[in-house]
Amino acid sequence: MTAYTKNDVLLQAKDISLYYDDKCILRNIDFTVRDIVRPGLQQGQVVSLIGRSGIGKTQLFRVLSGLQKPSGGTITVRERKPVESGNGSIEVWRERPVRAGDMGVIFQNYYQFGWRTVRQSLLLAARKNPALAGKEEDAIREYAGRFDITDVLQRYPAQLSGGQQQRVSIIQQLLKGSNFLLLDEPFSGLDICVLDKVTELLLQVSLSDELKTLIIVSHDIATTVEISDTVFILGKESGKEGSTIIREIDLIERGLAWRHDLRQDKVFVDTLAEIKGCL
Ligand SMILES: Nc1ncnc2c1ncn2[C@@H]1O[C@H](COP(=O)(O)OP(=O)(O)OP(=O)(O)O)[C@@H](O)[C@H]1O
Repeated sequence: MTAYTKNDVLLQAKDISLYYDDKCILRNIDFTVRDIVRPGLQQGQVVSLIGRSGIGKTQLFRVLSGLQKPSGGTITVRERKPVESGNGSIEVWRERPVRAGDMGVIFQNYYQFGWRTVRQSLLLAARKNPALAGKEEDAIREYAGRFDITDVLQRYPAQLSGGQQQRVSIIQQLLKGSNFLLLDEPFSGLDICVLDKVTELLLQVSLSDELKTLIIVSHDIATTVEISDTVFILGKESGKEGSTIIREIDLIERGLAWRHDLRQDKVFVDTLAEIKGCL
């Protein structure tokens, strides 16, 4: 197995609860996402939230994205911040509560402004990122080339396929500079060729040495597990109201992370059966 260490906390959810009136939906949700250091590479994590229908995945997704205020608990992020020192600018780590806008949310129906071309939408996103000032066009060209959408930059969203729209949405969030990407059902409705392209893209993003964290909610357990390094299973504990994380599976320890050839691997197949058994 590849040598690695899990280092600093990038995101921490502590004791999250969510009630609607007196109905408990989420209870005591705790999890931590760290940066991972491997030989020659520092990267964020790819974690998946899996659970049966109605268990609360969307609600947890909404809480993480800042769309829904939790009834209790905290979510903190750690980020690298440049500060001026006597010898110029250095980077320090800073921990703070999550803010609206920290998370780049990529919804299932990849909503784009219909009256803007892809290029115009991407330019708007790039202009929100101070790190790209003056280099917006270069960054768009680079991402478009890397993710195979150069041909559609002058098109309008209605003229794109589902897979192209999805890649545009992901690039939009990357251009904005989001370090945390929350993806809701990123694999649904894609044919097998596009599905491969999208999983490859997400793998590339996670391995990009920019500490991007991906949090994926999906019903497609096999594809999600294929690109994740950690699975959190949301479920109910007997006699208790509300859903919580009933199981965390470390796919790195099982030798299942950062690989392309998993489908036939017995450990992968057994892990899928284990996850299904928990639902
Ligand atoms: N506004 C609301 N008021 C009260 N209960 C709600 C509200 N929104 C969702 N719920 C309840 O919260 C629970 C979790 O719903 P959620 O949509 O998060 O499930 P899910 O795991 O995403 O399901 P699916 O996989 O089917 O999309 C459900 O029991 C649902 O009925």
